[in-house]
Amino acid sequence: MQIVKLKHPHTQMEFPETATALGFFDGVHRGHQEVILTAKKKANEMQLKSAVMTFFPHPKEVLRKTDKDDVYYLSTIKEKEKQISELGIDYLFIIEFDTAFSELSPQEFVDQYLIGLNINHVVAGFDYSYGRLGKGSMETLPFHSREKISQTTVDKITYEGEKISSTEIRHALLQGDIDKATTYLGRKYVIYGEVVHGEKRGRTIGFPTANIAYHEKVVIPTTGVYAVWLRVDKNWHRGVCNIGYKPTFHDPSNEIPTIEVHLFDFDGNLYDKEVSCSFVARIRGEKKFASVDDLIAQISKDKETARSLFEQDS
Ligand SMILES: Cc1cc2nc3c(=O)[nH]c(=O)nc-3n(C[C@H](O)[C@H](O)[C@H](O)COP(=O)(O)O)c2cc1C
Ligand SMILES: Nc1ncnc2c1ncn2[C@@H]1O[C@H](COP(=O)(O)OP(=O)(O)O)[C@@H](O)[C@H]1O
Repeated sequence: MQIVKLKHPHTQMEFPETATALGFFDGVHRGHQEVILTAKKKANEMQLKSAVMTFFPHPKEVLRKTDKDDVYYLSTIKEKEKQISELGIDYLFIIEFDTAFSELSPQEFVDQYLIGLNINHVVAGFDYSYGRLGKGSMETLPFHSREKISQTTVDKITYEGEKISSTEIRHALLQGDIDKATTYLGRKYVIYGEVVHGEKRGRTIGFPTANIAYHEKVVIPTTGVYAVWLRVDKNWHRGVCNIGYKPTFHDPSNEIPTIEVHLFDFDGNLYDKEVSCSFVARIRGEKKFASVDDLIAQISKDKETARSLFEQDS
């Protein structure tokens, strides 16, 4: 997949004709996969190259007015690139979403970014919008493109009557509903990061934990204990993960939560490694224990619970 990063105003470049999926695609969930794979199918039928056009950062992040509008992502741009590439797409256009770009009229967007990049067919979800204040839609596209661009609109993808959306997945993770997040994503939720040094207490209580430094703008599942797979050097290991503030040892604080994973059947050094932590199930909430021995006993139980959860997980 060729990645093309464009900043407004972009200089004209030559591209082959494409069938292009348009969207923000945070998390590349099941609804997004449907849109992207429809573009791939259309490209095959029409003998075009397949492409995805996405935007970064999130429009809400650029147009935000207060800290309350902070945007947390299901995937960083690097992960999104990988997730889209795995769907077998030829080109990924990443448009830098800044104020200048946000002020383009729907007509200017279509002229400069759709016709301008040689897009022959557009695929988007039923509620896709483009141009200043999102005034352009799939209904107005034939008008703005002077019917030069054909289009496929993908209907709402639902699960048990609810629209699959990045917002619902964010809520599910913040409520610890891993099953729902997994179903809506069509894969397990993964957090990427580097193993960093913690307080070095884990090894003294018999449960060394790899502390993961994660991207500050990604969605972190609610605090608690989880069964997880950790990918280290291309191998996946089973483990138990704690997300939280370790109340047994610390007073409540406003710090960001730590994510730490104790691996079954592993003995070695993980510091500085790039790892992926893939969430299987939530086991319980984080608690303040009266003694370290009580915490140790509980972690042993958590390991047993996790083992039985892995038996149901392929
Ligand atoms: C499976 C698991 C469950 C945990 N549950 C709790 C908990 O409920 N309460 C708590 O205070 N700490 C909990 N912890 C965090 C431990 O307190 C922490 O791993 C230990 O203090 C070591 O921290 P360190 O890696 O920074 O040295 C848990 C850790 C693991 C691996
Ligand atoms: N089974 C294991 N699971 C997780 N980390 C392990 C394991 N065995 C060894 N380690 C190593 O031990 C480190 C964690 O030990 P710990 O005492 O908890 O230190 P820290 O507080 O720095 O995380 C990990 O970063 C890793 O390098």
